[in-house]
Amino acid sequence: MEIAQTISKTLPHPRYRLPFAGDIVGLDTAKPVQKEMAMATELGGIYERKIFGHRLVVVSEPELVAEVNDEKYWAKFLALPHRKLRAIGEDGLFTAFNSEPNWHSAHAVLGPAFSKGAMRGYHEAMQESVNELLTSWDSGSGPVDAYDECSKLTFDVIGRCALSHDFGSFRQAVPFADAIARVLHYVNKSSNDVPIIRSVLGRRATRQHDEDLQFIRHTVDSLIEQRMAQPDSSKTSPDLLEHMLSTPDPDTGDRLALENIRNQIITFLIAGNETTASTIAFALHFLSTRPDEMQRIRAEVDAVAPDGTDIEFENVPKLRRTRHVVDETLRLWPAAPGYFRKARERGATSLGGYEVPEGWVFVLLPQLHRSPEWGPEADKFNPDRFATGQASDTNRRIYKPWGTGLRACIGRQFALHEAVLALASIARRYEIRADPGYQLDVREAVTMRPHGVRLSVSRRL
Ligand code: HEM
Repeated sequence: MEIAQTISKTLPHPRYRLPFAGDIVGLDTAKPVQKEMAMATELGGIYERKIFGHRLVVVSEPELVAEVNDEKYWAKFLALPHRKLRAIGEDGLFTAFNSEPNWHSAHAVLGPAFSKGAMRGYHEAMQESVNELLTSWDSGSGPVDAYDECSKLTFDVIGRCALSHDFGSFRQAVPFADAIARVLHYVNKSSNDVPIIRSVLGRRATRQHDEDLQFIRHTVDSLIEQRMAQPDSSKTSPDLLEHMLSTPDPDTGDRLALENIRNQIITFLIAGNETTASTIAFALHFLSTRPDEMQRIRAEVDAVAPDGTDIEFENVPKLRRTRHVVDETLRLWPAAPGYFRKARERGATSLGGYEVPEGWVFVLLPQLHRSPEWGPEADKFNPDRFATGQASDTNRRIYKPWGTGLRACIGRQFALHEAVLALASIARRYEIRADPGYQLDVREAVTMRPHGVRLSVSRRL
């Protein structure tokens, strides 16, 4: 690590800092990430924000992000939002501590189940869920809400691929999905760094949260018990549950504990559902305003799967333009808007010539993804960036929607396969029109998502 020659003690911070409350003036609790983006534009690629003594150092300058991504000196940090999520995901991969032995075992066991090749085993289940979305849109009348529909799709996909369970989100209300959405909402509200906002949730919401958590755990435990009582040997490709039950840790030879398997399944539902749903919904928003892009996607899917036939597993990687649309969507609106890194050495550290007193920072992805290295029109949707060399090796360091290092997203190939398959299938089947005059409204919870994207869909095939 390069030690800065001169260390300035004072990190840039917002104007109008108050003696006790800190940088509370102009705080936006509804859209905090978008507020950070505005602050980063004003204050630069590293700055601090302090509220009631809670300090957050925000980094988005490419050189500094590259420095904190260096696994030799920095590692993932479980900050307040993660620790709140840990109440749900416990020692599941996403919320496990770096030093936790269960992380190492689960990472080793699950790595192969999330490899690119392993997607062959989930393709049919993904296709089945996409077909249910198409059938539901065929029989519907009036516009569809992009995020709600994508969320049903991604929930069903995880149900099928992780548990071989059909939640049937397009046919019925799913109390289990509602419980997951509620616990995430609760965690999001309670991990706010303004103590007053944290404490307004009240006892009723806390009681509901506890009941929801119990219900979620009980449901997943029952599905695991059923599987153990009746192993599914008829399937040629195992689902994620089967994989975890039958695969020993290659280093120790031990199987994952049942409680840990439950936590992994809940983690997939937390980490893999909203993120993928938001990404597909953002992409649909962009496509609905860009008939030229829609046409290019149709042309490529028609070439690999003529006459409206199902898209085969082997053909998904050939859908290059669709993939570039997904990549560019994740550049502009990375569903997980950032990640936390902490210096491996305890205590204060230095970064960019500043002292970082607590030794940890937040990487603000949508700002990194708009850094000047992306060119003068970094705010514009342009999938060509990924078709030309612009997103090649040099730019890998300014494109991090999947996080970084050892703790980067294990579900990346899964999400990409699902998103490309869904978008290509939808683009081929429908003319899609956005509401005239709609302006993108990005809402923030645990993830970033497009709000109010109402699409008129009419069949073209
Ligand atoms: C577009 C969709 C997705 C995006 C943008 C995304 C993004 C991310 C990011 C940024 C991280 C790193 C977080 C950190 O460092 O704190 C992460 C980790 C993780 N993601 Fe994803 N993710 C997506 C889909 C999925 C899916 C589909 C799954 C599983 C089915 C999944 C499972 C996980 C898990 C288990 C981790 C923790 C990995 C570890 O620490 O070992 N994600 N994801």
